[in-house]
Amino acid sequence: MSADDQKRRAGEAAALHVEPGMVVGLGTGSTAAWFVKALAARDLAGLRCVPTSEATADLARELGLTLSTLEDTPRIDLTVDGADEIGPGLALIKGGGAALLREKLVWEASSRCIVIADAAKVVPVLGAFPLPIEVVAFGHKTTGNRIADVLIDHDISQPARLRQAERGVVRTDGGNVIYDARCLAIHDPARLADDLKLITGVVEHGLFLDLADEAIVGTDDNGVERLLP
Ligand SMILES: O=C(CO)[C@H](O)[C@H](O)COP(=O)(O)O
Repeated sequence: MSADDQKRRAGEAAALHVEPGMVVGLGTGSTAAWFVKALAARDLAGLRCVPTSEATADLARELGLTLSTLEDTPRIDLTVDGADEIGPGLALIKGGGAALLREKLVWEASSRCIVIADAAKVVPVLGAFPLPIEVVAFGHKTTGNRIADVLIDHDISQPARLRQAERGVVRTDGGNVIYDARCLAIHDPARLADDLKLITGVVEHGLFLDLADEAIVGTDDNGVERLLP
């Protein structure tokens, strides 16, 4: 079974947790897109959805879902979103799709969060996937140097790299840039999260700790596995 099939199954299983009248946070990425499609197909009455990116907003709108914002619906019943890595205790790395800031704002406003993924995302230690760090564009190289100092303090020798795409430096929906830190293994995610947040110019990082209530992971045998923290 392909990773995309596993993502689809996870997204479809998560959509069954949504009830009519709920306010639902919509994640970003290919797995979250499967959830959005499955949710739209359920055609639930009174549903309002808060998207975590312009890309997800476009998809949800196309599929006829009713959109809202954190300003209009500050209490979200359930958020469903993908992840780049799922570690012990459902500690996550997110932000591969550059939406980490809006994602974290929506997750933190949610009563319940379900992370959905293909099986390869479940890892024994976080860090093989480069950790995204969102940085204010103004003076970002200086901020990048400060990030490198913090990484060294965490035994991570490679400086974080400014994310580039074919068309140049990647900008987030909020106009910021992303530095990706090749950590290889993050031994103390909570301390790293705290240290990164202390750097002026760092807007957010992709460590999502103590936020996921449940993971739904697509498995090879056509099913899904439920993981708890
Ligand atoms: O954090 C994210 C976007 O910022 C995504 O959820 C993460 O990158 C996983 O993406 P995909 O479902 O495409 O594998």
